[in-house]
Amino acid sequence: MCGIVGIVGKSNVNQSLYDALTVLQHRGQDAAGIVTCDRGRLHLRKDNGLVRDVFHQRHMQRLVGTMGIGHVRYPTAGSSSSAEAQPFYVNSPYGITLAHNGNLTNVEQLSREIYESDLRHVNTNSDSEVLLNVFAHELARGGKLQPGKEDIFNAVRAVHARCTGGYAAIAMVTGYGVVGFRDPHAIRPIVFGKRETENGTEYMIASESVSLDVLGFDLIRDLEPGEAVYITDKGELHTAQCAENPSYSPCIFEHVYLARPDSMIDNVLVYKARLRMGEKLAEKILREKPDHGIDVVIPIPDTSRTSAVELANHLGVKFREGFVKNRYIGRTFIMPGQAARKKSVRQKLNAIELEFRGKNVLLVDDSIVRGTTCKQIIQMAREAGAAKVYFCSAAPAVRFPNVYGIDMPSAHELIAHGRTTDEVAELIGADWLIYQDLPDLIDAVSEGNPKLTRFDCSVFDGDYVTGDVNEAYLGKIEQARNDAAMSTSEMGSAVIELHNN
Ligand SMILES: O=P(O)(O)OC[C@H]1O[C@H](OP(=O)(O)OP(=O)(O)O)[C@H](O)[C@@H]1O
Ligand SMILES: NC(=O)CC[C@H](N)C(=O)O
Ligand SMILES: [Mg+2]
Repeated sequence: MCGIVGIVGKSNVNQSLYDALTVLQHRGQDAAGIVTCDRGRLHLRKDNGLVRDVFHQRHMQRLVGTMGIGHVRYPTAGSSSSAEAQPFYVNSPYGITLAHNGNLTNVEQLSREIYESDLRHVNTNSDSEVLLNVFAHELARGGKLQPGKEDIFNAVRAVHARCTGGYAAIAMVTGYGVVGFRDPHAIRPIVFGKRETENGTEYMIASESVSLDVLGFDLIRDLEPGEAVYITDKGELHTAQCAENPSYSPCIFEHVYLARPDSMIDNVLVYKARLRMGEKLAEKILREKPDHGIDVVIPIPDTSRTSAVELANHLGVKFREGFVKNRYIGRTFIMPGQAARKKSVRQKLNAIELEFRGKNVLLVDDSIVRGTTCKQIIQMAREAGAAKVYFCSAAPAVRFPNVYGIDMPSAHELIAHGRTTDEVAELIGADWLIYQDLPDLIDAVSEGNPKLTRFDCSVFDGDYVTGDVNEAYLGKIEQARNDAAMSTSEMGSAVIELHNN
């Protein structure tokens, strides 16, 4: 779940792209990049690090141009080397740059085709570079000196025909415009909006609506599954359905954890979905343990706060902030490597003893994935003197790997994989553990938009909506991307493409 953004403006877009990426930082902390287009010339800056560390004033000054795209990365394919920071660039045709959120599931086959039939070279292990080359090859097949909107849409149609997996992408065709497209299942989110300026209308395409809000753009809508939006450098906006059989099944984990609560995704306010998750979890607790004896409900900052507040309201129990979060430490789950994740939990959260001493506490998290957070938190609650430590998760047990752009490639790293709830409770040291039921999670989100009847819930139920994910595939990515394998896979950081500012 990287963050992507594209702007076609009426004056330099560098600052707006920077600001939008800052707002999307929660979607990727590993690398950041911006490319702008100024009268047919591209200017690129990308590197590992947070947005504020990658772009210094001297870089910003060189990023001139009235259209551009940007990316914040959380690696889910290849390595976390700076060579795989985005946007990626290909020279032919026209000079195309691309920023991608998601993961392709047929990248091996595509890489072969690109080399053997399309006669193209890909220089990294990133699936996003493959996606760019497929798009570029298909656009080249149009053979036009000046591509029009139909040429762009036809290239997206061909991308959908060749690529499988989850992808929301924004590509810039040098000198012509910016195109955003969403995979035929709409797994990853992408929205677009506009803002009026004295020089005319400006358009933005982005992963989450929050980046439109903060920059004064009005949300127009989400892209539909398989749909593309193309904004020309003159500021004309066109949309087209580019998939043969589109079917809405967005990733439900966006609502659980990935997205910011103030974002609207597929017409659902994430904040309200999380409130409903809390409400439904409270009902389950009251059903299963009517005389629960809970003295206080305590969230595990940050993401679980919203559901924890509503859970406490419905239980009729006090809500207290028992853990203080160090605001200078990022999200731990999206850090690469288990050692960094483990160390960060303790640096990030500290307990206020007063809220624990002698009490039966209910700790609330949005999800339990590897169990890194909850194990340490429960121990901290005990050290702070809690009498009983109950733990609940606003999402069901995560038992299956993710293959669509969340870095959970290895089933064996998931604490609930092959374990019952009681076994997980024992392992994390909780006196009682309660998970949300999947139908309740689905209701919590779809109550915001009844048109959403299907979601990608694969991490909870092992049902992969693209239909091409089997045991053999899962075995392969587990081998290639488990924590131990990743720690030895770093590659060099040579960037063989655009001059990096
Ligand atoms: O079981 P685990 O493998 O530990 O993963 C789950 C935890 O990771 C996330 O928190 P994170 O610190 O990434 O971000 P947050 O501040 O947004 O809650 C999530 O909110 C859970 O707390
Ligand atoms: N989290 C993502 O969306 C990652 C995009 C792409 N697969 C990469 O690894 O760079
Ligand atoms: Mg958390």
